[in-house]
Amino acid sequence: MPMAHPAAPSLFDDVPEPPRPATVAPPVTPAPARVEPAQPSAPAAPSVPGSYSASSIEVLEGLEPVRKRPGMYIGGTDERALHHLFAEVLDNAMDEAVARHAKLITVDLDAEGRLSVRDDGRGIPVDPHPKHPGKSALEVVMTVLHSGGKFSGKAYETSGGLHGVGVSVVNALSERLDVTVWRDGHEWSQSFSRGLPLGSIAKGAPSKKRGTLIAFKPDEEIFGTGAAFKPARLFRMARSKAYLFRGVEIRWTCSPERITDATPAQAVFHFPNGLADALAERIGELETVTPAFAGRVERKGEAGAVEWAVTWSPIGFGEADGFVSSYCNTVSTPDGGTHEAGFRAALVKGLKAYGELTNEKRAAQITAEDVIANAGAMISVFIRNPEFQGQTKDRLSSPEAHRLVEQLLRDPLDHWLTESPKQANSLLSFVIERAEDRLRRRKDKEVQRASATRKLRLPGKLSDCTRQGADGTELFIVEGDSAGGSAKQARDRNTQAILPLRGKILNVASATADKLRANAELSDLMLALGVQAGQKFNIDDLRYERIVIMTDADVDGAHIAALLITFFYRTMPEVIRQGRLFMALPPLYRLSSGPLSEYARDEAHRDELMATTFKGKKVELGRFKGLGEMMASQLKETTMDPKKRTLARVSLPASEEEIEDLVERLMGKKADARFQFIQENAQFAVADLDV
Ligand SMILES: Nc1ncnc2c1ncn2[C@@H]1O[C@H](COP(=O)(O)OP(=O)(O)OP(=O)(O)O)[C@@H](O)[C@H]1O
Ligand SMILES: [Mg+2]
Ligand SMILES: [Mg+2]
Repeated sequence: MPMAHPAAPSLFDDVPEPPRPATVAPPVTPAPARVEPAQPSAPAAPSVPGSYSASSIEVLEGLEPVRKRPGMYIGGTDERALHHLFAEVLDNAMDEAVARHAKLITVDLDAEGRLSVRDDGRGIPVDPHPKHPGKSALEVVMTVLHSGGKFSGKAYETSGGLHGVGVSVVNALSERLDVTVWRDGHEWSQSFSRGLPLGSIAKGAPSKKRGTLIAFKPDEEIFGTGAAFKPARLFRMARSKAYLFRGVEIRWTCSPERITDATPAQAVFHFPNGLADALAERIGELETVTPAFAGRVERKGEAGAVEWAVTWSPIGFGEADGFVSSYCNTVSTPDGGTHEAGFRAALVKGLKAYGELTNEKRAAQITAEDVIANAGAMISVFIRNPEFQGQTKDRLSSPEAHRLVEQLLRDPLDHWLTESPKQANSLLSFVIERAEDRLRRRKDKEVQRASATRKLRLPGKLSDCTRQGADGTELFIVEGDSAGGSAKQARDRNTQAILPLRGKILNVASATADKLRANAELSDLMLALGVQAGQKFNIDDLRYERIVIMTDADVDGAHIAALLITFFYRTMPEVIRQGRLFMALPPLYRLSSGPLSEYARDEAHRDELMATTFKGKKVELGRFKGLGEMMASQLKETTMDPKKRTLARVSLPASEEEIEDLVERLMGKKADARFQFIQENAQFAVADLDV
């Protein structure tokens, strides 16, 4: 923790200390060892600088530990920690309100960044404290850790305060803090700086008022130069407090000079419908599955109450699918805890019971997660002696809260569900859908895991798509590495995978099975496809929905395409039969005239365009020598983008003889004959467009 004056800790000592040697610790030592004169009875420990002995063990007095280690009390020295100071002071005022002693709390941030919180409660006691002679209770509360009126439950029934630490910590970390108390017929005041009283308590003019005013400015030595309260954050904190107790009105004012955003300079918070109002405000216009389920129940005969408001949104709540805001004794618990757990348990049990009642068997599979995932929920409990984790109270750990919430919610929930079957049923089916989603996702995950192990064996040169599962995916088998590079840039990563094949692949028609297996290009192709050849071939293993052969529109390209088609026909004809093998149809020509430009698949198409679109114009004609020559954007636009391209589906002729003829032609020794087939086939297939 950065402290600007490491040499000033003794400022906070409660008890006067014997004077210390001034020269012991050089100011640069981070934790100066305090060396007291050796006691006659103690063994004389030599205190060589840097040695570790009894003299190294310090005992921090009074509020000194707070300044030395603020993290322990307010969770750090950042902006969140800074605003926690406000929470502490506001919590105390709120405790007075919840105990029905205060009705009005005012919060003000002035131009100098000084924050004031005032309530009209009983006022911090000002009479001399029996155990601290010469000090008022007020001074004790402000300067002694673990002093307070909330330990026994006599002065407060259910309070957010419980450690007796909060306001003394605020005092320790404030450059200046002024307390004014109105009680016992007078005004009283005392001021402090960095936790030390600047004088003793002063009795002021007679007054009939009641209450406490705490005005303070956080210490820049602790929070850093320029650290200041953010009006927007204070505003939100004050407003959310008011939602938590209907019996309080909180008035907010802020010096306009401090405001840099849309935060109002003045506002009054009073919410007679409590959390129901808060939830309504939070969800705004959002469409919900049911009207909010909200209410408040008090425990009979004992202190303890639960208030809640919850609804469900099919599209989530803004940035999150769901949210749960929870509070205990008006203290916000962002990390949840036992009250939240009880709330979930109540909801899931209630819904399951309702499912049983209405004979909806699928309700048995719902979990708390399904119920809460798309819920917007607020839950506030009031209990005696709450247990929190740490002074910032981010998480509630009282086991009692779990039971209390679960018990008190049971009847109202049953009522709410049975009273309006229509909304109960829509909620139940909504939650069942979540459960089924979850189960499906789990299954998908298992499949994914299985394919992930297979993925380890994918060929290195495959640029796979990111989508899991075959649905909607395509493998482009591309001729050559340079075309592969353009294709990689032109693809939709999500659904399109690219596998470049180097050079000529083996002529499969004449190769033996062993030779096939040994061919690196083909075995890479098999790995990428995820299938095995021959008997073990299973179409369900195919990792892509479509396989697209993309070669140059020239003789070599045609040859490679022919070899690939033969390969598929020989090793996995099912792929062709099911219509999952395609040929890309990259253009051969680009025609342009001024801003006008078009691509032509072949000569005929080119001539057609010359006679129509470009008729009478001076045309610039370009011929693509290969895919690698096209810019990625051109390749995308003309050949790969599913919205714009044309693919030719490879299909088998109907009869045996024709198939034989096809293979014969594909394997034919004359390249020209093969090329002709491809062109014919391509043209034929255009009728079988797959756009
Ligand atoms: N606004 C107030 N009105 C009346 N009494 C107050 C007020 N603020 C503080 N006190 C008294 O001062 C005591 C100490 O307050 P402090 O915030 O240090 O501890 P706490 O509220 O008891 O516990 P926690 O450390 O959890 O906040 C309280 O217990 C209460 O008796
Ligand atoms: Mg407190
Ligand atoms: Mg205290």
